Amino acid sequence: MVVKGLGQLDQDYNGSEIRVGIIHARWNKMIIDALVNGAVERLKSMGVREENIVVETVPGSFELPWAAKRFIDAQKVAGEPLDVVIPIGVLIKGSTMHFEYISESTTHALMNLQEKVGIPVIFGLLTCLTEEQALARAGLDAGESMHNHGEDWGAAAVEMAVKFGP
Ligand SMILES: O=Nc1c(NC[C@H](O)[C@H](O)[C@H](O)CO)[nH]c(=O)[nH]c1=O
Repeated sequence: MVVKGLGQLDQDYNGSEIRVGIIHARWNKMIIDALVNGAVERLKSMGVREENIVVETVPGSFELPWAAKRFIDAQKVAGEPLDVVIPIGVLIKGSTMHFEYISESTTHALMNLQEKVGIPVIFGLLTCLTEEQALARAGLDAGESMHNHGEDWGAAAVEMAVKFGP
């Protein structure tokens, strides 16, 4: 069975020396919690120390880009700079165009954030047309492609920080 979308690791990465920031929205909390847990468990399985995983929250996905910049800056000022950040949000299409505008603007802002902050920003935004799609991608629904994408984001964070770090 081919499980689509799983970005396989190209080698073993040792995350024991990196600091990871997770900043997550609080909309769709049950799904967010599963994604965050998936990312944290994968980070720890790749050697990232629990004390080097720093978690912050924001009201919604639209706040992620600006708050992520402030979060990164604050960690640097505190003398505990992050090596990578994972913004996590769950956007589910409603009856208006709100979903489209937040998805598009937040995605572009997160992509552009990397140049401003100089560390990798992992794309942890689920943009789903239905709640079922979001549940499946958080590993909460036995439906289509049930796989916790938070695990992939954790693995990508370690690879990007270790392979392309300073
Ligand atoms: O509307 N739906 C969603 C949402 N809206 C709030 C938005 O991100 C922001 O917090 C407010 O507009 C205030 O700036 N935020 C999400 O993370 N997921 C959604 O599905």
